[in-house]
Amino acid sequence: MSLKLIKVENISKEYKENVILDDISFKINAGEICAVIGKNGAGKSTLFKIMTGQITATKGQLLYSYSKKRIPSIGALIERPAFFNNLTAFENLKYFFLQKGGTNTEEIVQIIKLVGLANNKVLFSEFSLGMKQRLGLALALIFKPDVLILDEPVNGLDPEGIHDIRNILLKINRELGTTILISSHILTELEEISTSYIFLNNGRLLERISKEELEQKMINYLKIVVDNTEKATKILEEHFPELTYVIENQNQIKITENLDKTSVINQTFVNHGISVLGMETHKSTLEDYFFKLTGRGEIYE
Ligand SMILES: Nc1ncnc2c1ncn2[C@@H]1O[C@H](COP(=O)(O)OP(=O)(O)OP(=O)(O)O)[C@@H](O)[C@H]1O
Repeated sequence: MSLKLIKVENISKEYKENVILDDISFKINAGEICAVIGKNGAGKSTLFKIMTGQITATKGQLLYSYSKKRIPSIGALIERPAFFNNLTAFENLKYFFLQKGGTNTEEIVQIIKLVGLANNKVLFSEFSLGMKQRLGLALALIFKPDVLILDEPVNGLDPEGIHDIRNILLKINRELGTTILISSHILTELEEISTSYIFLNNGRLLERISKEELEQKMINYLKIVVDNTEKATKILEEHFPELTYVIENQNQIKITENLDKTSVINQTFVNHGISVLGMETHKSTLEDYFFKLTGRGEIYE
């Protein structure tokens, strides 16, 4: 069973009369890469700032559990860190590492290699945006945290920069077991790496869902092409009475609900001597799903 690492319990945040986060609760397992998705102003950064202790919640509590011996360490990239213009990547990291109590500078070498800035003699003032983001990520990773919280780490990067950050995140998740919470408006990018999703809207949690559950929900319909529609529909009614279907044309059946049964339907048809000539699932995108969840369903239908 997966280890529950983070428990956010009934967190609310208010600024004066404004409710920014409203009774948010969810759990994160160790090793997850969880995407936090929401429109501008949904409350993503506020949630991350509470989780990293930068601000306090008005109500609710946050529990981090690891083992009885220690609580998990957290690294974060929430706002752009201020680096020294006249220092290289290594020199900048070394400064912050020593300042935060680090001693073995060999650890910096490992991290700087990981983000692809090793042996780089360029001063920070000459860095591209991609290099700056990679250095920011290196700073978040410098003490090899158990949990990494990243607020829009690929914002403004070109496709190559996005690709680089994605590979670094997958690598640290795989090799170091780092649990990652990440927000971004590039939903296709989040789809590439996430194992779970949290959808926020106007400070409320709309849904917390695993990648597998989401993939099932993103399948809109299943089309089955058979040699004998009449016989096939009889079998559907007999074996799958809960299914809703329509006959699309002479030999095509469209199923729009209970779409997790693709392989068992196929097998049942074959067992009853029906030739399945084709099966096609139609899948919506994460963006379609997000629009539907936040009330722009016409695009999803
Ligand atoms: N210190 C503050 N005082 C008052 N209101 C604030 C403060 N910080 C954030 N807010 C408000 O809280 C709301 C949520 O902001 P937040 O930055 O958490 O959203 P977000 O989902 O990260 O948005 P974006 O995608 O634009 O980064 C916004 O309406 C913002 O104006």
